[in-house]
Amino acid sequence: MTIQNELDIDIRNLLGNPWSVKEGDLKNMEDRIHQAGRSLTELRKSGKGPDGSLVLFPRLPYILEEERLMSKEEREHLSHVHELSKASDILISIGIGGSYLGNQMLFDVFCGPYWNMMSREERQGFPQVFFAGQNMDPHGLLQLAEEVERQSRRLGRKCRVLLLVISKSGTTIEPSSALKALRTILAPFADLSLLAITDKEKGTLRHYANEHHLPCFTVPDGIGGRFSELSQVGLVFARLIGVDIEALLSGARMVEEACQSEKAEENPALLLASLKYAASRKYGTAAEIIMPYGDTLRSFGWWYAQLLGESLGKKYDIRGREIHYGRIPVAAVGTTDMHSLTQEHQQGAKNKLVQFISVKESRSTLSVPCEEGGEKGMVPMDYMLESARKANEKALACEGRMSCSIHIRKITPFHMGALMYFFFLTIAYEGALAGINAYDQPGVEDYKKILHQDIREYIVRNK
Ligand SMILES: O=P(O)(O)OC[C@H]1O[C@](O)(CO)[C@@H](O)[C@@H]1O
Repeated sequence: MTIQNELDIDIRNLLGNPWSVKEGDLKNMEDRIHQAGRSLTELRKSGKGPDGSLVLFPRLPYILEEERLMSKEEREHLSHVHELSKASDILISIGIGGSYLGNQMLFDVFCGPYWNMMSREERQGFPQVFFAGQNMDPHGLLQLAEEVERQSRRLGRKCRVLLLVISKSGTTIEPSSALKALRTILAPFADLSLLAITDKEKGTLRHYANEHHLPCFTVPDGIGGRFSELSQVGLVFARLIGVDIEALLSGARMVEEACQSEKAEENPALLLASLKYAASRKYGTAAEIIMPYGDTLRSFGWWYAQLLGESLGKKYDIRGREIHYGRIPVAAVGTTDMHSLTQEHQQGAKNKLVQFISVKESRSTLSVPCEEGGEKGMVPMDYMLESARKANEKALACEGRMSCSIHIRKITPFHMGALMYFFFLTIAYEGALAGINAYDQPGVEDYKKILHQDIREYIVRNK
């Protein structure tokens, strides 16, 4: 199947083989599939999820026209927010989970690993970019502070650092600790300015922002962290690093418009979700390996792992019955992990499917001399990258292992918006098929309670 030849979905190794989901399985699921399709149609109309709470991710492709997702003032602010980053030497994006993973992905895809080593002119006036708050580990913060200090010495003045703090709840302990720590340890050699993205009224970050009159964007109601990359969370960051947000959103729009039918054969997202659901329910698929090919897309796997893990990993269905649904998300990257994980995918427990992602158009002309079976010649490395992916796919099929492939035509903001949004939809449809609430994450509250209690006890003990 294809969505306008920009995003192709190849399901040949997921459907219609003796070792994969069968046409008959889809036939038997027809009512369920239709119902899942209908529930998304309803959700699109009502903006309400299975438990009645707001779920507005299908409006994200239209966010720049949707007052309830982004106010006029915010739109105006967004249109010139890049001036803040251009006036800074360093941008530090502070957040975790959905307030981090998508931005790391955009940075890796569009800036790349050598961004911070480039000159300011080469970065077209945009600042160096670092991430913090995605771990509690203090060593990373101290190393970051050392780097900021080095930059100040090089510049012969205090570094201008923009701290972008993102937290939907405004209470998450990792980013709030990172913010407090960085404000203290950077102060001797940095001029700090702050920009926050958080809930419109709840949470300590919002109160802090109000108290200190900080510029602030809102994470709209009805947009969960893992669905937030096409909201203010990702769009503000994208503008701060010079990524075209209109293109991101128009890719998402293309997918939203192509995936509305309640019939799987007319809706690639519903079809893929149905196949993955059948693979999980009927064929014991307990894990999904997300495996983009090429380093550029490496962190896409981490972003997708949260989307899949938090959305589908649920103890109860929406009627309160214990079902323990979900698949273990495994972020991998080709060809790197063909030399570490593929052995297990190929011959280990038959409990997984591999979700490949590749890019159709060559991105470079770099070729290397090869000699195979006595034949010598120049071979483009892009060709070899795709050839390795196909070899992996074929070898898995020969061993009766399921996989599916998504090919985007190019790596552009348009295609990344399309790809992210396509996965939003497959996850939403699969949640509906499984009869679970794909939009909450009650499980993470358990460890948070234990953690906060322990920290409280530490404070009491050390008073
Ligand atoms: O944006 P926040 O509220 O800081 O949350 C960060 C992440 O933490 C979680 O709540 C899980 O702990 C994720 O769902 C979320 O993406």
